Amino acid sequence: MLVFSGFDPSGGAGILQDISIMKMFKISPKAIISAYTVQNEKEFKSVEFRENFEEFDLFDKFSLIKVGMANSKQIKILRKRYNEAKIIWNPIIKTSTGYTIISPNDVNEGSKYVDLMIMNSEEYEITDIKCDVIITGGHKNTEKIEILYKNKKFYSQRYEKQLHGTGCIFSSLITAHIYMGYTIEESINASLYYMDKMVKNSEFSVETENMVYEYHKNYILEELWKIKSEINKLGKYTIPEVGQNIVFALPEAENEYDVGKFPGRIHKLGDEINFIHEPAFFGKSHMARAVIATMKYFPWIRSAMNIKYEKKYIEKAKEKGYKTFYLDRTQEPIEIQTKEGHSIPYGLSNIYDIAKEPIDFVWDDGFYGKEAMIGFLEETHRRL
Ligand SMILES: Cc1ncc(CO)c(N)n1
Repeated sequence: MLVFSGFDPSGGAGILQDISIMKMFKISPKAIISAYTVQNEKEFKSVEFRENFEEFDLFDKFSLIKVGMANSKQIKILRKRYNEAKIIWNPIIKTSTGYTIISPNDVNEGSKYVDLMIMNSEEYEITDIKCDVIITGGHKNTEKIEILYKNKKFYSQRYEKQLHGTGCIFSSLITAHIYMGYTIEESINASLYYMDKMVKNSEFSVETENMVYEYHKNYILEELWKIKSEINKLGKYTIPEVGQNIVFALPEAENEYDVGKFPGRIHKLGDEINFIHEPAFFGKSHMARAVIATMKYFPWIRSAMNIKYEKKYIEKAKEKGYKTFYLDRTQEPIEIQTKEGHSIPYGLSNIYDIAKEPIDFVWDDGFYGKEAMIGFLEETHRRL
């Protein structure tokens, strides 16, 4: 795939956003800048279209090209150079800040050389386009946004905000889905779903990172589901009396609700293993707090689990070359001991202050009715 679009230095629109969308779907596009702009979310100062593309020597052919801010002259050049490619064009007549980029006539001219266009309804109405087109926007002030493709209507939630970059992102989503083999109708439905997720939580410009966050969350839950089946295979032997947890934090996690876990912990029930709840981000967890405390020192160490205390496990861990550390809980100040949930972050912080490097394996002997415990801290999970 080739992304052929304008450079917006503020990053809210144009090629920077197009590429982030493609990466979300594990597509690695080639990219050629069609125009340089000087703009931010509030104002648009200038645009300079490129005319010579030495990059054409680098890439033989493309099956699909996504075009953003471009004029008909460039489209013509692109068509001539990549005649077998499917070209999807999201032309910009005026920016959201009111700056004129190209004329409606230029859009008409360029449309002769593309396979599919994506346009908002106001711009579509002042043009005369013959090729397939997805029209977004629909009538103003309706509760839902209407999207039209070949007499088929699609709807999406309207949010009362003026966001920079919505056109680029929607057309990149459509292109990504077509690239992955979906029909145009399926691509519209999928793109509206992702748009809604991103727009809902955005201010000023579309925050594509909101979707990255979604992906992280799904990834973490999937990993925990995989671990669930591993724990089932492993049996009850490593599960402590008070229960076990295995947690995996989001990058930049700040509190235990940013940490994926097994709410209610994992328990022994006779010979069975009882998962109180499927992996989720709610609920409190000592292991989640252990990870949060660790991430303050080593932000890439995002996973932890506790296992039953057995001397042989400690021996084995040392044998295998894990970095181990004994946590002497008798040294805890009384206010830490008596305050629920404080001893783990306290103990770990102390360890990191001393060790000055990550540790894999921490254990304590238990005291005052607390079960002895072993904790693992990992970049990702490691097999027992
Ligand atoms: C580079 C670029 N492409 C597209 C748009 C339309 O939002 C913009 N403002 N800037």
